[in-house]
Amino acid sequence: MTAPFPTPVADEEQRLLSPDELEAALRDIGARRYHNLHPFHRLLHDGKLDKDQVRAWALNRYYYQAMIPVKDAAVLARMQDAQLRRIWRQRIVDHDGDAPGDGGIERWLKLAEGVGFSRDYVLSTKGILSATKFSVDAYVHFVSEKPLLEAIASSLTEMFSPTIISERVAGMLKNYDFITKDTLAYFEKRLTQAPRDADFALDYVKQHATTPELQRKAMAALTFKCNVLWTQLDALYFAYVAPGMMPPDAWQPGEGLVAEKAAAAGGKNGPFEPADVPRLPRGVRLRFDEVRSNHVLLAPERTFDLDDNAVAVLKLVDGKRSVGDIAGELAAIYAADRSLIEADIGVMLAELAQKRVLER
Ligand SMILES: O=C(O)c1cc(C(=O)O)c2c(n1)C(=O)C(=O)c1cc(C(=O)O)[nH]c1-2
Repeated sequence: MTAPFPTPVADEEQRLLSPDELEAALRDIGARRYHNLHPFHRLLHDGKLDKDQVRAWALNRYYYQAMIPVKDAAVLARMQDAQLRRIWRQRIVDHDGDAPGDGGIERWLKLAEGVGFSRDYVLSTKGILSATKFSVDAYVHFVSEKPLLEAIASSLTEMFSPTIISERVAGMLKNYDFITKDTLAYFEKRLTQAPRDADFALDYVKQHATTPELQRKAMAALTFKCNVLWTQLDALYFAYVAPGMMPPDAWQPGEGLVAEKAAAAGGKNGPFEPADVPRLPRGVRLRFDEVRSNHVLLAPERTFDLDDNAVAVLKLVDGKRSVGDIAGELAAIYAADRSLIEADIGVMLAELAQKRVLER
């Protein structure tokens, strides 16, 4: 039978913790729940994501960056002590800068531009996952609605951020050829700003959480904030790693990027060249679908319908034949001009590559 009443809280949990014990309990929450433990971060730092997945991270995280000063303005608005406001307002300056072109948001935009985005696309927030927005907005609402102690305690995830930032910067520089030190300049400043902010917030919480209930609320606020960070990565993982279910309005690889033409000249995103050798990525297969009575490309959790031309080409994609070889075979079968076929299938294969069901 289900117990009719909640289990009484053990005496131990109602005991007032010493400031050091409270700090240890807060650190323990981070050790178990901070987003350095999330599989998406492991993949990001270990170089296991492709460029589009890194782009999805940079784009979505922009929303967090853009809303942090809004969050801090909401915290500031609750402070009745001028000295406290004077300290807290530095956080807004850090993110907004003192002039256009300065500050953390600007540096994050540089990061997003560094991985290929157009600034206007990022600023529009159009392709950002709804789940990212819901999580970040929940953080802003939390600090607007809860007592000041809890609002401040929710920022304490920053106690743990210097470690993850060092790991991220080292890992990304080592593992991705498209990431430079300049691209990651955002994080350099955070290495000094975050400990300064976290030290202040931790002292505040240790001083003001003076009852067992307030201490529990401070811990709950930190747990909530860990979840704000965690759910953002869940959403990224679900949309862009596995099962790869991108919501209808979310950013699709290829969207919002600049210099696609310049990149095409470099051969990375543009039409396949005759010498390129197309191949199906791991996990993607060409299959005949009985129900549709046509061939489809089967990717993990996704199916792509194909027209007859695409099927004819993909039947010849074996990771050995080049685009030129494939065009040559098709030109012979259909008695058509080989160079025209090369151009056509170069574009078609590039479109499939953008959907990540083909590689070169
Ligand atoms: O890169 C990260 O993993 C990371 C984590 C956190 C965090 O723990 O909340 C912040 C930041 N970065 C960050 O750059 C930042 O400006 C920031 C502000 C806050 C906050 O709660 O007020 N957290 C974080």
